[in-house]
Formats: sequence, C-alpha cells, structure tokens
Amino acid sequence: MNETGPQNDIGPAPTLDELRQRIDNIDETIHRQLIERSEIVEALIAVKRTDKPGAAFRPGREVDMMRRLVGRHRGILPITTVEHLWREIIATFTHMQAPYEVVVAPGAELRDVARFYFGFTVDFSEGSDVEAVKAKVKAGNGSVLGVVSPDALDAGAWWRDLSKDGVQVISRLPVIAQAGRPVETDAFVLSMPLMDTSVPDMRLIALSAEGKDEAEKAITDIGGVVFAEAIEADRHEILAAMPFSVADVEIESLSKVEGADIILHGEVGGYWAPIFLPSA
Ligand SMILES: O=C(O)C(=O)C[C@]1(C(=O)O)C=C[C@@H](O)C=C1
Repeated sequence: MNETGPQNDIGPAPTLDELRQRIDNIDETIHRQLIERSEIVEALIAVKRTDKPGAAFRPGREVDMMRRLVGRHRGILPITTVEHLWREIIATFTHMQAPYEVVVAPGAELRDVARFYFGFTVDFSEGSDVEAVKAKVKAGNGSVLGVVSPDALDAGAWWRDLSKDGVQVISRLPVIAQAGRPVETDAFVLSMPLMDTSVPDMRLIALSAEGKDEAEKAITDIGGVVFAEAIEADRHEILAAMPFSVADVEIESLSKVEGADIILHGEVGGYWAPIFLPSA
C-alpha cells in the first residue's frame, strides 16, 4: 500500500507506509529499552536486598518519577495515558523484584483505580469490606497491598486502629489530580511498613473528639486537613492529614484544645501530595 497524504509547501506529505515505518521504529526503540530496563532488576534486588515479598515499594521515588514525567510532558498525548503506561511498568518491575498482590475494597470505581495503578501483572482480589481488606494486608505480612476509599461511609472509623495492626497508608491515588481524568476516585493504598526512608508530604493522624467544630477548627488552625469522619460511641472519629512541616508538639497540643476533648490515637501512615493539573 502506498497511500499519499496531501501536498504541502515543503514537498509531498509522507505516505502512510512512511508514517507506519516511523511508528515501527519508535515502537522498536521503546521495546528494546524496556528489555534493557528489565535487565536492571537483578541488580536492583541485590542492591536493595528486596528478596522478600513486598519489600520493593518506594512510593516516594515513584511520586518523584511522576513529577518529572509531568514536568517534561508536552503535546497532545493525554498525560494520564503516559502515567498509566508508567504505572504498568513500575508496578510490574516492583513485582519482578518481590511478588505482591492487591486486595481492593468493594466497588467498580475502586477496582478501576487499583488496576490503573497496579496493572494486570499483579494478582487481584476483592475484599468483602474494608475490614476484610485490612485483615488480608496484615496476614500477607508485606506481600499484600490494600486499596480502600478514605471516606468509606459504611466502614466507620476504619483508620483508627491501623497502627495497632502494623498496617499503614502508604500512598494516595490518583497521583495526578486532574478534573475529568479517567479513574478520578480518591483511594488510599494500605501496606505493612515498608523499607522506605523517604518522607511523605502529609502525615495521617487518627484522633477522636467530643466537640466536632472545635476539633475541626483546631486541626485547620495548625495547617491540617480533615480527611474523613465517623461517629462511634458518641465520639467524632477523625482522620486528619498534617503537612510534614507541622511539628509533633503542635499535633500533641490538639489534646489541650478547650471544648474539644481530643484524644490522639496516633499516626496511621502518610501520603505524597497529588500533582494538581488544570483539566485536560
Ligand atoms: O527505584 C527503585 O527502588 C526501584 O525498585 C525501581 C522502580 C521502577 O521500576 O522504576 C520500582 C519500584 C519502586 O517502587 C520504584 C521504582
């Protein structure tokens, strides 16, 4: 086939065959470079000593890679397409270093978010509810990641006792916050503690309060954000996100706020701030 495009000022437009040849060349380069990327995995395992399940995740490094990806992107290709391609690559490379599986709380939207971020190489299952997801993450002892909705309305204060089980929030999805993007649903990723020394932008603090309004004001006064709330035993259980710059003493001072009767349950993980982009 030798279809030709329209004539223009700088000579004949390329033929369909020529355009396909360019696409084939680009695809070959991408494929060869992916193979080369995969040849680094053995060395990564040796350097990181990630020869046990689940030990390969480095969420801080992943967000850093996504920030650079967004920074250099240009043109008409949707950024979320590029993000998805890289997520498939990174999730698979993590799995090649140390196997893990993903268990998702019920809901088609959450499942879509989880697939977008962990791809199709990784085994997937659905937990019957948030408690079942937490239990599987704990039992997996590092080889299971959970994906839950931060404000699972029917799950009560699902976050409150996370630290007692050793489970923590390790990241927040979607990483690129862009109105109208595919899979916009907010989700948290749960894991047993990682061998990752990088520090998230936001710390998640579980607390309960007698006075809802007083507690919310005190949290925002020190720079925090109320992420989710539930009422249990007549108390307001709150999941608050605190920028890393908020000192421990400021968080501890919440328990002295008048009229709020705040009890701090503890830190339940953290996340890196989403990359905010204008709508596509
Ligand atoms: O940088 C690492 O530590 C890697 O293991 C590589 C890699 C990747 O494939 O780029 C994989 C897993 C980590 O979560 C981050 C990045």
